[in-house]
Amino acid sequence: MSQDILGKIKGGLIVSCQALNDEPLHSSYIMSRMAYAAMLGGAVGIRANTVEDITEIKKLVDIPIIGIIKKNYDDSDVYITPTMEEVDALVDCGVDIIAMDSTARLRPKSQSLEEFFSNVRKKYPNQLFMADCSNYDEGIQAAKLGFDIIGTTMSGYTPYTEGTKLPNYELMRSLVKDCGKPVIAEGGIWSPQELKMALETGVFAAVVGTAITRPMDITRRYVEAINN
Ligand SMILES: CC(=O)N[C@H](C=O)[C@@H](O)[C@H](O)[C@H](O)COP(=O)(O)O
Repeated sequence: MSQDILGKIKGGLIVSCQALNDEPLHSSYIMSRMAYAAMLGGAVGIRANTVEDITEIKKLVDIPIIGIIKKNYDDSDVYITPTMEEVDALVDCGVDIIAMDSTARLRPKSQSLEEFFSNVRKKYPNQLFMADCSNYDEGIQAAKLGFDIIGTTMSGYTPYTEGTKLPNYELMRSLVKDCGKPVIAEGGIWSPQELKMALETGVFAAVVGTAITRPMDITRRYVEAINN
Protein backbone atom coordinates (compact mmCIF):
# COMPACT_ATOMS: atom_id res chain seq x y z
CA MET A 1 0.00 0.00 0.00
CA SER A 2 2.67 2.51 1.05
CA GLN A 3 4.84 1.36 -1.83
CA ASP A 4 1.91 1.91 -4.22
CA ILE A 5 1.56 5.49 -3.08
CA LEU A 6 5.28 6.15 -3.40
CA GLY A 7 5.30 4.48 -6.82
CA LYS A 8 2.58 6.85 -8.02
CA ILE A 9 4.50 10.01 -7.15
CA LYS A 10 8.01 8.88 -8.11
CA GLY A 11 9.77 11.31 -10.42
CA GLY A 12 6.77 13.60 -10.75
CA LEU A 13 5.33 16.98 -9.89
CA ILE A 14 3.18 17.43 -6.80
CA VAL A 15 1.15 20.63 -6.78
CA SER A 16 0.49 22.37 -3.49
CA CYS A 17 -3.00 23.91 -3.46
CA GLN A 18 -3.27 26.09 -0.39
CA ALA A 19 -4.90 29.40 0.46
CA LEU A 20 -4.99 30.48 4.10
CA ASN A 21 -7.88 32.58 5.37
CA ASP A 22 -6.04 35.82 4.68
CA GLU A 23 -5.40 34.89 1.05
CA PRO A 24 -7.65 35.95 -1.84
CA LEU A 25 -8.41 32.39 -3.01
CA HIS A 26 -9.33 31.09 0.44
CA SER A 27 -12.05 28.58 -0.40
CA SER A 28 -12.27 24.80 -0.36
CA TYR A 29 -14.21 24.93 -3.61
CA ILE A 30 -11.47 26.92 -5.35
CA MET A 31 -8.74 24.67 -3.94
CA SER A 32 -10.58 21.59 -5.21
CA ARG A 33 -10.74 23.12 -8.69
CA MET A 34 -7.05 24.06 -8.49
CA ALA A 35 -6.25 20.47 -7.59
CA TYR A 36 -8.43 19.16 -10.40
CA ALA A 37 -6.68 21.45 -12.89
CA ALA A 38 -3.31 20.32 -11.59
CA MET A 39 -4.29 16.68 -12.01
CA LEU A 40 -5.49 17.26 -15.58
CA GLY A 41 -2.23 19.06 -16.23
CA GLY A 42 -0.26 15.98 -15.22
CA ALA A 43 0.50 16.41 -11.51
CA VAL A 44 1.13 13.11 -9.75
CA GLY A 45 0.07 14.36 -6.32
CA ILE A 46 -1.52 17.23 -4.42
CA ARG A 47 -0.40 18.88 -1.19
CA ALA A 48 -3.28 20.48 0.71
CA ASN A 49 -4.08 22.17 4.00
CA THR A 50 -7.12 21.57 6.26
CA VAL A 51 -9.70 18.81 6.47
CA GLU A 52 -12.21 21.03 4.63
CA ASP A 53 -9.97 21.54 1.59
CA ILE A 54 -8.84 17.91 1.51
CA THR A 55 -12.43 16.66 1.70
CA GLU A 56 -13.41 18.82 -1.30
CA ILE A 57 -10.27 17.94 -3.24
CA LYS A 58 -10.90 14.22 -2.76
CA LYS A 59 -14.24 14.57 -4.55
CA LEU A 60 -12.42 15.58 -7.73
CA VAL A 61 -8.99 14.00 -7.72
CA ASP A 62 -7.73 10.46 -7.44
CA ILE A 63 -4.00 11.05 -7.14
CA PRO A 64 -2.13 10.81 -3.81
CA ILE A 65 -2.65 13.64 -1.34
CA ILE A 66 -0.11 15.00 1.11
CA GLY A 67 -2.19 16.50 3.90
CA ILE A 68 -1.21 19.11 6.44
CA ILE A 69 -3.02 21.27 8.95
CA LYS A 70 -1.50 24.66 9.55
CA LYS A 71 -2.36 25.87 13.02
CA ASN A 72 -0.76 28.51 15.21
CA TYR A 73 -0.30 27.87 18.92
CA ASP A 74 0.72 30.57 21.41
CA ASP A 75 3.63 28.62 22.86
CA SER A 76 5.43 27.51 19.69
CA ASP A 77 6.55 28.71 16.24
CA VAL A 78 5.74 25.30 14.74
CA TYR A 79 2.61 25.64 12.59
CA ILE A 80 2.54 22.71 10.16
CA THR A 81 0.67 19.80 11.83
CA PRO A 82 2.06 20.72 15.27
CA THR A 83 0.14 18.37 17.59
CA MET A 84 -1.62 15.01 17.74
CA GLU A 85 -4.96 16.77 17.31
CA GLU A 86 -4.04 17.70 13.72
CA VAL A 87 -2.56 14.28 12.99
CA ASP A 88 -5.76 12.59 14.21
CA ALA A 89 -7.90 14.86 12.02
CA LEU A 90 -5.79 14.10 8.95
CA VAL A 91 -5.90 10.37 9.58
CA ASP A 92 -9.68 10.57 10.00
CA CYS A 93 -10.20 12.36 6.71
CA GLY A 94 -7.89 9.91 4.96
CA VAL A 95 -4.77 11.26 3.32
CA ASP A 96 -2.04 9.21 1.69
CA ILE A 97 0.82 11.08 3.33
CA ILE A 98 0.77 13.34 6.39
CA ALA A 99 3.39 16.06 6.48
CA MET A 100 4.52 17.86 9.60
CA ASP A 101 7.11 20.38 10.70
CA SER A 102 10.21 18.43 11.58
CA THR A 103 12.52 21.25 12.50
CA ALA A 104 14.54 21.32 15.69
CA ARG A 105 12.10 23.80 17.24
CA LEU A 106 9.93 22.77 20.15
CA ARG A 107 6.28 22.07 19.46
CA PRO A 108 3.38 23.27 21.64
CA LYS A 109 3.72 22.28 25.31
CA SER A 110 7.51 22.14 24.84
CA GLN A 111 7.37 18.80 23.10
CA SER A 112 10.40 17.75 21.09
CA LEU A 113 9.97 16.25 17.63
CA GLU A 114 11.45 13.01 18.92
CA GLU A 115 8.92 12.63 21.71
CA PHE A 116 6.04 13.72 19.49
CA PHE A 117 6.85 11.53 16.53
CA SER A 118 7.42 8.44 18.65
CA ASN A 119 3.83 8.83 19.93
CA VAL A 120 2.55 9.45 16.41
CA ARG A 121 4.29 6.39 15.03
CA LYS A 122 2.99 4.20 17.86
CA LYS A 123 -0.54 5.36 17.18
CA TYR A 124 -0.34 5.12 13.39
CA PRO A 125 2.24 2.48 12.45
CA ASN A 126 1.11 2.14 8.82
CA GLN A 127 0.58 5.77 7.84
CA LEU A 128 3.15 7.48 5.59
CA PHE A 129 4.71 10.56 7.16
CA MET A 130 6.72 13.32 5.52
CA ALA A 131 9.17 15.44 7.50
CA ASP A 132 9.21 19.14 6.60
CA CYS A 133 12.82 20.05 7.41
CA SER A 134 14.87 23.23 7.11
CA ASN A 135 18.42 21.90 7.00
CA TYR A 136 20.63 18.84 6.64
CA ASP A 137 20.78 17.86 10.33
CA GLU A 138 17.00 17.96 10.66
CA GLY A 139 16.63 15.75 7.58
CA ILE A 140 19.07 13.18 8.92
CA GLN A 141 17.41 13.25 12.35
CA ALA A 142 13.93 12.81 10.84
CA ALA A 143 15.12 9.84 8.80
CA LYS A 144 16.50 8.29 12.01
CA LEU A 145 13.21 8.90 13.81
CA GLY A 146 11.42 6.84 11.18
CA PHE A 147 9.81 9.35 8.85
CA ASP A 148 9.05 7.80 5.46
CA ILE A 149 9.83 10.85 3.34
CA ILE A 150 12.16 13.77 3.97
CA GLY A 151 11.19 17.18 2.59
CA THR A 152 13.12 20.43 2.18
CA THR A 153 9.94 22.45 2.82
CA MET A 154 11.15 24.61 5.71
CA SER A 155 14.51 25.66 4.25
CA GLY A 156 14.59 29.45 4.49
CA TYR A 157 11.68 29.54 6.92
CA THR A 158 13.38 28.92 10.28
CA PRO A 159 15.33 31.75 11.96
CA TYR A 160 18.56 29.80 11.46
CA THR A 161 17.99 29.27 7.70
CA GLU A 162 16.50 32.67 6.91
CA GLY A 163 17.94 34.16 3.74
CA THR A 164 18.82 30.77 2.21
CA LYS A 165 18.62 30.94 -1.56
CA LEU A 166 15.75 28.82 -2.85
CA PRO A 167 15.36 26.31 -4.36
CA ASN A 168 17.94 24.80 -2.03
CA TYR A 169 19.54 22.33 -4.46
CA GLU A 170 22.49 21.75 -2.13
CA LEU A 171 20.17 20.55 0.65
CA MET A 172 18.32 18.29 -1.81
CA ARG A 173 21.60 16.80 -3.03
CA SER A 174 23.05 16.20 0.43
CA LEU A 175 19.88 14.63 1.81
CA VAL A 176 19.53 12.38 -1.23
CA LYS A 177 23.10 11.25 -0.65
CA ASP A 178 22.93 10.65 3.09
CA CYS A 179 19.44 10.29 4.55
CA GLY A 180 18.52 6.90 3.09
CA LYS A 181 14.86 7.89 2.55
CA PRO A 182 13.00 9.32 -0.44
CA VAL A 183 13.51 13.08 -0.50
CA ILE A 184 10.87 15.51 -1.72
CA ALA A 185 12.07 18.88 -2.98
CA GLU A 186 9.80 21.67 -1.83
CA GLY A 187 10.10 25.41 -1.46
CA GLY A 188 10.76 28.20 -3.92
CA ILE A 189 10.55 26.26 -7.17
CA TRP A 190 9.21 28.85 -9.63
CA SER A 191 9.98 27.70 -13.16
CA PRO A 192 9.85 24.46 -15.13
CA GLN A 193 13.63 24.78 -15.46
CA GLU A 194 14.03 24.91 -11.65
CA LEU A 195 11.73 21.92 -11.30
CA LYS A 196 13.93 19.99 -13.73
CA MET A 197 17.05 21.02 -11.84
CA ALA A 198 15.49 19.93 -8.56
CA LEU A 199 14.64 16.50 -9.95
CA GLU A 200 18.17 16.22 -11.35
CA THR A 201 19.54 16.34 -7.79
CA GLY A 202 18.11 12.84 -7.38
CA VAL A 203 15.06 13.72 -5.30
CA PHE A 204 12.11 11.35 -5.43
CA ALA A 205 9.54 13.99 -6.40
CA ALA A 206 9.06 17.74 -6.15
CA VAL A 207 6.35 20.08 -4.87
CA VAL A 208 5.49 23.38 -6.55
CA GLY A 209 2.95 25.61 -4.81
CA THR A 210 2.95 29.38 -5.16
CA ALA A 211 4.20 29.45 -8.76
CA ILE A 212 1.13 27.47 -9.86
CA THR A 213 -1.63 28.17 -7.35
CA ARG A 214 -1.11 31.65 -5.89
CA PRO A 215 -2.11 34.14 -8.61
CA MET A 216 -1.56 37.17 -6.39
CA ASP A 217 2.11 36.24 -5.95
CA ILE A 218 2.47 35.31 -9.61
CA THR A 219 1.01 38.67 -10.64
CA ARG A 220 3.33 40.49 -8.23
CA ARG A 221 6.35 38.86 -9.87
CA TYR A 222 5.27 40.09 -13.28
CA VAL A 223 4.56 43.58 -11.95
CA GLU A 224 7.94 43.70 -10.22
CA ALA A 225 9.60 42.75 -13.48
CA ILE A 226 8.26 45.85 -15.18
CA ASN A 227 8.64 48.22 -12.23
CA ASN A 228 12.31 47.57 -11.53
C1 LIG B 1 7.10 27.34 4.57
C2 LIG B 1 5.66 26.92 4.40
O1 LIG B 1 4.84 27.18 5.26
N1 LIG B 1 5.35 26.25 3.28
C3 LIG B 1 4.01 25.80 3.04
C4 LIG B 1 3.93 24.36 3.25
O2 LIG B 1 3.00 23.66 3.07
C5 LIG B 1 3.36 26.32 1.78
O3 LIG B 1 2.94 27.63 2.08
C6 LIG B 1 4.19 26.38 0.47
O4 LIG B 1 3.40 26.97 -0.52
C7 LIG B 1 4.63 24.99 0.00
O5 LIG B 1 5.63 24.52 0.84
C8 LIG B 1 5.17 24.97 -1.43
O6 LIG B 1 6.26 25.83 -1.57
P1 LIG B 1 6.25 26.98 -2.68
O7 LIG B 1 4.97 27.71 -2.52
O8 LIG B 1 7.46 27.83 -2.40
O9 LIG B 1 6.34 26.29 -4.04
